[in-house]
Amino acid sequence: MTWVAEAAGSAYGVHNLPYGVFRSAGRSPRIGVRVGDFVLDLDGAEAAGLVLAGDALRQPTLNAFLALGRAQWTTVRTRIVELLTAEEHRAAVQPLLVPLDQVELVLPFEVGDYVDFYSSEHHASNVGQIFRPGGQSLLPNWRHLPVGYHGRAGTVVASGTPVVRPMGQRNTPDGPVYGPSTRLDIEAEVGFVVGVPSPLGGRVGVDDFAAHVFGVVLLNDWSARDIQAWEYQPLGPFLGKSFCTSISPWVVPLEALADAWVPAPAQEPAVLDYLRDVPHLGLDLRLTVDWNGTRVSEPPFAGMYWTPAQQLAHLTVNGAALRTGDLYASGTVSGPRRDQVGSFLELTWGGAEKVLLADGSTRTFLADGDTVTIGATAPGPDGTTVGLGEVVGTIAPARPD
Ligand SMILES: O=C(O)/C=C/C(=O)CC(=O)CC(=O)O
Ligand SMILES: [Ca+2]
Ligand SMILES: [Mg+2]
Repeated sequence: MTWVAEAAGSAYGVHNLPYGVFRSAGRSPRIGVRVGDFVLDLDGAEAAGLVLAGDALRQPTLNAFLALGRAQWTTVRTRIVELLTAEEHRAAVQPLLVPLDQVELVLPFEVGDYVDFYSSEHHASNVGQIFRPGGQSLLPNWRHLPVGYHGRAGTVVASGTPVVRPMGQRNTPDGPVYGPSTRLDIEAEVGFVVGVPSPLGGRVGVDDFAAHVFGVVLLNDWSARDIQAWEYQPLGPFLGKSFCTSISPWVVPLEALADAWVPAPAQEPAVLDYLRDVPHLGLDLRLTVDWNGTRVSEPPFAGMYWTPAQQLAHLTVNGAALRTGDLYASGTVSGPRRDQVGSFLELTWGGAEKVLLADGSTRTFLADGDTVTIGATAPGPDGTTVGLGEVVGTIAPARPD
């Protein structure tokens, strides 16, 4: 039991301990770990010799710590639990706790390469029907490999960063026009953060997932559907998605999700050998999507067809190297029901059905000034809950020429 007031019984108790980077009192960014409604200053803790990680915790990003690997991640976590639970450490550690409402949370790691998958069967078939009516809702490759694309790492931003409505080209009955996107959307996703790199020419097998992946964030893959629909064939998403991707500030370590693994959906037809993960497990993460404070959806991550281990194995099967800070996203998380979808494209069925918000206004796609909050929880040990925090973004008006 932790001695930190209010942390016991919270979704951010010592069973969670997500890592982030924060600024407070005018100081430069420092690494911290969340406990209850406090941030434990790990820069200060390592400076004081309370936790030792070869100065990896004394950096402005998590990257050096991410590169240390599973054995050291576990050593540091065990030590932090000890510091927060043993009464003897209280006097030394208490001054390093900063109230959460006094900090600004920044991007927790420098993003290496960013990949986005397309692993929800419900999302893929909904989008197929909306974008390609009359065609096959799932393309023939979909059950054989986790479809994905490389996104733009440099535009991955911290939660809370304003999302400027993109300008771009869309098609109309009178031909293409240039202007602000009129169909701005979200995609509720889960991002996996790579810690340990792999060499060019190497492959990371399905069994090596936990040796390379440190933890998870929530991710909003903002998408301009009008730009996307016009530009995407035959090479896939480009400017309709590269303008901004937001991630949650707290990287939840895999250790905190040990009780959240559940059998993933059976795969038929059987996958090729390099994709066969035994056991075949997904994560029971329960997402929420709030549009200007109205809960519009609760996407269930447990139903994702492709698992994170399969995605990583596929991502590297051609010999592509991994770097510390690489981020790969699950793809939009949509369940079978309309109140479980991870995009407004699906929620409004291509803009055909309006959504009623609590203030009495209606929407199809995002209006300027709208705020979207994606949150999630997972089952923790002994009936506890693990909080994954939130990824938030508010739409700022386009900046026309
Ligand atoms: O099917 C398409 O043409 C497009 C699909 C997407 O927009 C989805 C994408 O970004 C991947 C995902 O989030 O699932
Ligand atoms: Ca996406
Ligand atoms: Mg994006």
